[in-house]
Amino acid sequence: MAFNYQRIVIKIGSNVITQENGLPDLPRITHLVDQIAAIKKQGIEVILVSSGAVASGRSLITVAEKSDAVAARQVLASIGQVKLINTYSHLFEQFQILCSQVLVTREDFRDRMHYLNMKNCLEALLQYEVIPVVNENDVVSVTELMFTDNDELAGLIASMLNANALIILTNVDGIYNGDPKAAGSAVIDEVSGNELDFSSFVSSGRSQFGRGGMITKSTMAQKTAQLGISVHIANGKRDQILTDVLENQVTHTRFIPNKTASGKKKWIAHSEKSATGSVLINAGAKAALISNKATSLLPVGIVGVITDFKKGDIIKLIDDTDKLIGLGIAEYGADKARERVGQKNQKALVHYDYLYLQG
Ligand SMILES: Nc1ncnc2c1ncn2[C@@H]1O[C@H](COP(=O)(O)OP(=O)(O)O)[C@@H](O)[C@H]1O
Ligand SMILES: N[C@@H](CCC(=O)OP(=O)(O)O)C(=O)O
Repeated sequence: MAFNYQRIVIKIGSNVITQENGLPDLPRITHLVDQIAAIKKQGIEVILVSSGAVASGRSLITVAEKSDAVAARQVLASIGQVKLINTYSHLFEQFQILCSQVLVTREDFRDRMHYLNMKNCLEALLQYEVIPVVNENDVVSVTELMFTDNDELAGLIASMLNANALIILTNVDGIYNGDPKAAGSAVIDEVSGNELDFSSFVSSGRSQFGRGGMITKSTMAQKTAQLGISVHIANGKRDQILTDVLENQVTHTRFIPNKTASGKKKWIAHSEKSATGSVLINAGAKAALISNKATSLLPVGIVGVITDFKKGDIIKLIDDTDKLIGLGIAEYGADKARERVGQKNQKALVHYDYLYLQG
């Protein structure tokens, strides 16, 4: 393998597994499952984020989508998800692989208990060699509760599980530097950093059954790569696409992961909503942190733990006026932090490299 990944999240867009007439494309799903099984057999952990519930529902029932679009989507997804997961379950079974269904909402990433429950469950499923098949819970995710699309969901799952890579399969070869159908347009092979403004060449148009479009994919990919996760956007309609992407043998767009601490800091800056715990810091710690010196948050500057967290979680640093001073990744959990509150010569709770201070 050209890329030496241990854990990958694969996102399959609705269009990849849906024929033009709206019916599920069973041969395509079968071919993708064959590849995922082969990847898994090599010892790589795979989490699948699959769209397609609504499209599958359309193949089973006709609903009046115009009169109540929300109810129609709920009905289609509720019916279609059963068919989708049954198809995956049956296909993975041929390889003696178990898959599981994980349906989530945006709220699950905001609520600390939900977030931790979901993370723990996914980690446990991976330990049991199961392939989690994740989709948005379209029955309860309505209007403002919805993810922008499943690309956003896949990015959040990849970050939560600290995956090495996220592979997004769509119905074009990658991100083009213009209209994908225009003669002069070409696929952008690599994107590094987060300076590129996609809105100048990516149109807001979506494919027939897609939701977010390429702009949300690009922005999410950039953010995810800043966390140190490689993001590949490739054409899921092409045969052998997953194996070819992993061998780096096919034209597609790759977002180069940012491995530097500053990249991590930028990502932390966007993560206030994912912050699970919080600690109260004293005036001395606040002064030290906002000084120009590179300072980590030490237990001596912590007054108390406000809300619990685990090692690796993003936590909020709050001052005595309830102001958010910064965000950072906890080096250890809330229990240890409590034991060390106010103590000198203890390991930093948040290392400077993983600390983002509010401007
Ligand atoms: N510059 C661009 N490069 C690639 N695709 C683009 C670009 N601008 C717009 N698109 C559109 O984005 C679509 C893919 O996004 P989307 O419809 O959300 O797919 P999916 O269902 O896979 O999530 C493509 O089919 C294409 O029509
Ligand atoms: N949860 C929806 C998918 C919505 C969605 O984001 O679709 P897509 O843009 O194809 O990834 C479904 O399963 O139909």
